[in-house]
Amino acid sequence: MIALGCDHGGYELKQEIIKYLEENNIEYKDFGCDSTDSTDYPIYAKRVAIAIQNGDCEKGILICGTGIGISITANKFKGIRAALCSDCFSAEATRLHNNANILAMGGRVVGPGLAVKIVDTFLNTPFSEEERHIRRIKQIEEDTDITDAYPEI
Ligand SMILES: O=C[C@H](O)[C@H](O)[C@H](O)COP(=O)(O)O
Repeated sequence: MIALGCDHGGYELKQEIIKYLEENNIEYKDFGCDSTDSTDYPIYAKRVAIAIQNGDCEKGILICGTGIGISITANKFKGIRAALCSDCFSAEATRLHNNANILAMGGRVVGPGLAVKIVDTFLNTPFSEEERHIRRIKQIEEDTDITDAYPEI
């Protein structure tokens, strides 16, 4: 199950992504928004992040004007690895290396044709399961104050 969320800047692109998901019989839950009326992207980032955290959805797609605000918000949630992508190479790499569970895109940045290819790449690329990547992802998840480590770096 794919969780979808957007603000007004991502609404039109989200409709294109929905078309792709439906054509490919991929199940999704749409957490809003529902129009191009101005709204606040953190609302939808939070809904999608929580749906992934609680296991309702396996992955998510978040779209705002740039993809930046919505990915910044999602990445505040434990266990969420949201990757802002504007190209297929990054979408593939972030699945292979980071096991990203949310794809973020900018509705004012990428056109619908490219966006659908990015989504297709993201959804169809498995995590590599390589030890070095698992190790690094664990380091992201550790509940440590990384500012303490800066003097040693
Ligand atoms: O990172 C934030 C997003 O790109 C928003 O979609 C954007 O800031 C919305 O801008 P506005 O309210 O001017 O449409």
